[in-house]
Amino acid sequence: MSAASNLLVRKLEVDDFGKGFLALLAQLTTVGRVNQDEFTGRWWELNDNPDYYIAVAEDTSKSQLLGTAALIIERKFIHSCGKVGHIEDVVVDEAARGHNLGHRLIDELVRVARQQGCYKVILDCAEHNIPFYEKCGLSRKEVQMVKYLDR
Ligand SMILES: CC(=O)SCCNC(=O)CCNC(=O)[C@H](O)C(C)(C)COP(=O)(O)OP(=O)(O)OC[C@H]1O[C@@H](n2cnc3c(N)ncnc32)[C@H](O)[C@@H]1OP(=O)(O)O
Repeated sequence: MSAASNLLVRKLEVDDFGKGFLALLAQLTTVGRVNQDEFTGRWWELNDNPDYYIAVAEDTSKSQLLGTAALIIERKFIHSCGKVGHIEDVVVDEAARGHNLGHRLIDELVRVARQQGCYKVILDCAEHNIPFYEKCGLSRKEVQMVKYLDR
């Protein structure tokens, strides 16, 4: 697949349920069962929250999403009540990888984080994705730790 000529990078819209948003996320991790009403409810929660911005890349000639990445803004007391942008859930459709879409999505999140007054953006990733994020201008720092919580 070549790079889509009609590519639009924009904010997630409520009708993106029908444009393959969840199928895209399923290429990243387990999505589980999410019906249209559940998607719509969550979309309204996030859309009303200025600390969430989900970017998508759409091939407008096919009304099909080819990539997504999320920015969550953390409001802190330190750094003079500063804000930190957390980048999460970055994925490009397998058939569309290698055409700079991932880079464009990260650039869009960095633009929004800067506009919202964040003093840095951070993320956790696998070792094999380090070169990609370095190409996007990020650099390696510290380690990730996790504790899974049984429900
Ligand atoms: C915070 C998180 O969500 S981490 C999870 C990241 N997501 C995944 O692992 C899901 C599966 N992988 C993917 O969806 C994609 O491979 C992504 C998102 C990692 C990269 O998206 P792509 O659109 O293929 O990357 P893109 O084409 O924008 O690459 C930008 C640059 O990084 C380089 N690059 C991309 N992936 C890699 C890699 N694995 N190793 C080395 N270089 C890489 C590209 O060659 C390109 O370099 P160039 O500017 O010199 O040409």
